[in-house]
Formats: sequence, structure tokens, C-alpha cells
Amino acid sequence: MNQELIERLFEHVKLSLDFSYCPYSKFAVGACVLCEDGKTFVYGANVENASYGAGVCAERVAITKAVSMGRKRFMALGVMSDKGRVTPCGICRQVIREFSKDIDIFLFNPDGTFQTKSIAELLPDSFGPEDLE
Ligand SMILES: O=c1ccn([C@H]2C[C@H](O)[C@@H](CO)O2)c(=O)[nH]1
Ligand SMILES: [Zn+2]
Repeated sequence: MNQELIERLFEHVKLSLDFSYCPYSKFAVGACVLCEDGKTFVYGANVENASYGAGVCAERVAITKAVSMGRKRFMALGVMSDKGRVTPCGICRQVIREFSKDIDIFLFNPDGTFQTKSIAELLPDSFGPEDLE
């Protein structure tokens, strides 16, 4: 990933924080996937619910938006909370893994610095679509 794409990914993640609906946790999260074409950014924010368990994380919102637009493979996913660096929860790790085994996951800090993780690091010895073949 070149510097320009990383900066654009960060800008999308930052903007998506504004769309978070988090009246219960007050913990806003923004996420964005960069599709395999290297051009299409699809962002998402966490969307909570009065029935707490019905809430959805930002990462899954971004991914399900993209998949339902016909984009199933991703180069990168960026994420950040309004409190700073955040790392995807277990359910999101499994959903990321479903669609991309070689994705770069950018854990952004508010100043734009980041740490990258692979899905193999976040979800070692994972179960995925190939296991059902
Ligand atoms: O990586 C994460 C971690 C948490 N959340 C959301 C879920 C919930 O709405 C709030 C507090 O857990 O943050 C995300 O969207 N992504
Ligand atoms: Zn999650």
C-alpha cells in the first residue's frame, strides 16, 4: 500500500466516526475497506441498538456494505475509535477472514500513525470458506 492510499484510508476512517450511532457505549468507531481494485473505499461506523446485542461494529458495517455492493475482496481495512487505537473484536475478525486472507489491517491512531496486522496474526489457525469444500 502506498502512502497516498494509506492517507486516504485514514481520512475515510476519520470521517466515518461522525456517523457512529453509539448512544449506549459512547464509543464511536469508524472503519473503511479498500477494495481489491485499489480505488473503491467503503466506510462504516458502529450502529448500536436499545436491544444491546443488536448493535453492529464499524468493521462489519463497512464489509457488509461493500459485499452487498458486489465487492467481495479487499486490500486493506482501517479502523479507529474516537478514543484512539482500537483492534477488531472476535466476530469482526471472523467476518474479515471470510472475504480476504491477505488483507492489511490498519489500526490507526488519531494522528494518522498506525500499526498493521494481518488476519493470520489476529485470527491464527482460522476456520474459513475453504474448510467447507
Ligand atoms: O473494533 C471495534 C470495537 C468496538 N466497536 C463498537 C461496538 C460497540 O458499539 C462499541 C463498544 O464496544 O464499539 C466497533 O465498532 N469496533
Ligand atoms: Zn467487531
